[in-house]
Amino acid sequence: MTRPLAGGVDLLPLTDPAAPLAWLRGDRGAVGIGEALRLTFHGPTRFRDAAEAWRLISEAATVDDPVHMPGSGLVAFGAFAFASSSATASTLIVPSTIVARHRDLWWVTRVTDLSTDQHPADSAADHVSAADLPQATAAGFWPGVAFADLREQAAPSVSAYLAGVREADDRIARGELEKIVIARQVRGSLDADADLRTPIGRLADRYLDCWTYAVDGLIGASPETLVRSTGGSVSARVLAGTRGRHPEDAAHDARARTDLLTSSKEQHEHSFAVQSVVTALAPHVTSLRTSEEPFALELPNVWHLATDLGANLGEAGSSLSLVDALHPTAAVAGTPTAGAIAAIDALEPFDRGRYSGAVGWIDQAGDGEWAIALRCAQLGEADPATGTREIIASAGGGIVAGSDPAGELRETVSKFRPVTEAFAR
Ligand SMILES: C=C(O[C@H]1C=CC=C(C(=O)O)[C@@H]1O)C(=O)O
Repeated sequence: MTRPLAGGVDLLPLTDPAAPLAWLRGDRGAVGIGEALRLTFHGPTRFRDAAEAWRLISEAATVDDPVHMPGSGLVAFGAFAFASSSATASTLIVPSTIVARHRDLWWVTRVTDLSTDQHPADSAADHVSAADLPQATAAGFWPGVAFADLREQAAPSVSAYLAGVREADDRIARGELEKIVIARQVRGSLDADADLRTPIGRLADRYLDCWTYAVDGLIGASPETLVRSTGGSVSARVLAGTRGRHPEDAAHDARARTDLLTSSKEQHEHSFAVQSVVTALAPHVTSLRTSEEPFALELPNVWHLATDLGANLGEAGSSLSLVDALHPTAAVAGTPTAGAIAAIDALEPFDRGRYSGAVGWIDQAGDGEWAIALRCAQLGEADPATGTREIIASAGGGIVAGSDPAGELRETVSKFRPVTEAFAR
């Protein structure tokens, strides 16, 4: 049951400090409170299985939704693993309560199992007020996380990364592949009782052109829209090609931007990513159009080469079936796709988990917004004795002919910044 919420409310203080569910961007977003349903998926059919499970759930649900906005009514938040072989579960979570905002419009959705639960007491009301919402709580304990191995060249994770980049360079020089995205991880630990809304709030306040998300312990702020599908209109933002920002030195920063826009290596790297999205999306849409030239997207930590795509949905597919068609793009895997996935498997000494997978939400109509899970960290299970949780952040970059391992390493440090700064003390 969805009802408009009279008056506004700050979303983040409503969600659980230890298990937050959030999807935020500027004056739009949603938070979840409690879990009504959790579905998990594994393997190569994880997206297709999730799309089908969600279609069946949506068909069977009774939805009372006078708000009629994308994201009102029944909604699931999702986080999907990058690799078909990943041990990490891909998950869809339907919160018990969702509080959402689209500019000046707020609404509340309550999800109940009508076979066992009562109708919500306020179902006859035509709106709810902030007093009817779950209790917002003030920001709590934030001890901070210090991630290890961030830039020490001698650290084992750094030398493994550099060896992977060199091998990727060699494979590209031998003509086996054109582009491979190689990533690395840094680790930290988080004390029990930490209030995760602190780093989420910092990400949302700082990364205004990004999707700030928290789903099942995956927390980040991604600038890359894998696909957005609402009311028959489809869009995506493809990113590949990066330069670190130098906000303390305007001339240096402007040079970095120009250098990015005029580098044939970066343009080449970018074109693989755009091509992969166009090829995967084309069979499912009509009137596919792209911004004419890549533009420089300015984020607090980096410049990216960016291309925006728009199209009309050409079939009765959901946003999750489009994710199934698109993942993995060459922004996170490489070109050609199958060879790049095999190379990542061979050259990265870890399971990526949900990093560079898909994170977002889907509603009853199948509309949804899905970002590539970048600039993120994944929390592990709490240690039963201490309550401490391991946290792993990941970042990578596209390797093409002419990539320099030291430069790629510097780029990962810039890409870690959103997470390392948001999780700092
Ligand atoms: C793989 C990542 O970024 C991708 C998105 C934008 C730019 C990228 C690049 O320049 O390499 C990557 O393709 C990451 O942030 O971990």
